[in-house]
Amino acid sequence: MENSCSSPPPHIAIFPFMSKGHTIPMLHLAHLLHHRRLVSHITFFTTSGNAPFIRSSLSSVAAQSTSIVSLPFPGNLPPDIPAGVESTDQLPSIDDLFIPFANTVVRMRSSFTQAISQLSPAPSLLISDGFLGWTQQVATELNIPGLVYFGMGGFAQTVSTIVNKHKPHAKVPSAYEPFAIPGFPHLSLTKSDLEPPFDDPDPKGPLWDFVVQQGVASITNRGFIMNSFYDLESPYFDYMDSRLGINSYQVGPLCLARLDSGKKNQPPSPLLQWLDSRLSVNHPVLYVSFGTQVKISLIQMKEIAIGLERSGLDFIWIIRGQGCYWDDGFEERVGDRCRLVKEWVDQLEILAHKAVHGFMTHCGWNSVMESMCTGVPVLAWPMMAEQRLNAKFVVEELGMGLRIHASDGTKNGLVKAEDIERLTRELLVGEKGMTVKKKAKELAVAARHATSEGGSSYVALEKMINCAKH
Ligand SMILES: O=c1ccn([C@@H]2O[C@H](COP(=O)(O)OP(=O)(O)O[C@H]3O[C@H](CO)[C@@H](O)[C@H](O)[C@H]3O)[C@@H](O)[C@H]2O)c(=O)[nH]1
Repeated sequence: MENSCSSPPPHIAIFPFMSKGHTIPMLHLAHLLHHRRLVSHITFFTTSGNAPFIRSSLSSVAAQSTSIVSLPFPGNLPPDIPAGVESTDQLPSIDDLFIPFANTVVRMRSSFTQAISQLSPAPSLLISDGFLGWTQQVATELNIPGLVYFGMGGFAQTVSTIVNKHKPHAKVPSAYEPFAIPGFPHLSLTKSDLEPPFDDPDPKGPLWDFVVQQGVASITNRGFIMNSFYDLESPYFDYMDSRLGINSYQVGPLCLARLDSGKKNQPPSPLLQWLDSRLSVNHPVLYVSFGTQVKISLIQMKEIAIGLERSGLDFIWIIRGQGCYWDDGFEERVGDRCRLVKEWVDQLEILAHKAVHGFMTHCGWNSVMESMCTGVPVLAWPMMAEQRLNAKFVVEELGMGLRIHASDGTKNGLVKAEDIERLTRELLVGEKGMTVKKKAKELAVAARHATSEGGSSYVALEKMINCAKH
């Protein structure tokens, strides 16, 4: 594929936030830009602790014309952030330590300013994460155009902005009473669909302050990059553009760049071999994973174990970084019916395997995109951040999944084994499962269409890069 613009492709800089869920889509974007020859060179900014992950994730094509600038992670860490922790997935507690971590990252401003000023040739564009709004201020000072990457989808981004702006939740007294969303009469939310402090009509505190500071800093840029495609969330992108004044480039799903490149000439991993064995006996497999940040309580882990065992179905369960608490005989009883995995896995590769028929997920936006692109329906079990909005979108608007709720109907209550067993069976071998699977497959086709030559995301990517030239 050729760069269709008359001027030579630019050198661009990318600075992802130090979190796997924010870095991975930026790596996919880098791959895509190289593959389409829309850039001549990419400089990634990161910290020394994150550089190896970025280096090892770049495909051979992208690696040839990519440099990595490793900035030192600031010293004098706040108490409770262990030395050497430079990524949110390594934090002992995301709830307690996200803000101290993110505010520590802000202290990289002078080393970043110095490093980007010294790049030769100077980049014609900086793409950085919405949590690094201060980098956009640096870009403005240096006359470098900037674009901000927000990891959220259009639905979550638009709906949460409307809620913050119009405060429709101020009128409802309880957490479970519905309120309407201005501009979207078919939609209603409850405060329990939002996380603190965003569920409070008068939000305050360190997280709110951080979001406002970085949001304001991000406004100095030329627009947002969205990991989504126009047709998937068109009413929300239209609203963003016409009513919120936010210019956005919908260039995703970015994971398709990685899915298409695949892993060449590598022997299948033991996990893929096991999936092959499940496929050969026609056993549908549920993939269970809750992203990179969520920590599940021991008591909840036990309920999941019982539910999955009783479902009688096959499953892969990622338990990395989790305490495990289940009956002594659990692992023996489930035996070859499952794989309990304590390491980092290639999630996309697993989802793309034909034996995988469902994904029990926390609805991190990357997991949603990856499930959609591989045509795998979800069991939506949101836990933090904007995940409840993603779950609502995926289940109620897209119809590509079933929702898991706490068994007592509360926001953060326990999901009992019987519900896990029932929903696992419903998704993998039930009638509702057939319906949502069909929808997931249709969406996979639509996503592929958007990213193919002439599709909306294909065109938007070129426009996005052109914005660096004007
Ligand atoms: O063993 C693993 C675990 C994860 N992944 C990948 O890691 C990413 C995880 O991203 P996501 O599913 O979005 O989960 P989180 O990392 O938990 O996501 C954070 O960032 C997202 C994007 O902003 C938000 O939507 C979420 O709410 C927030 O928790 C995905 O690409 C996965 O494929 C792997 O490849 N292997």
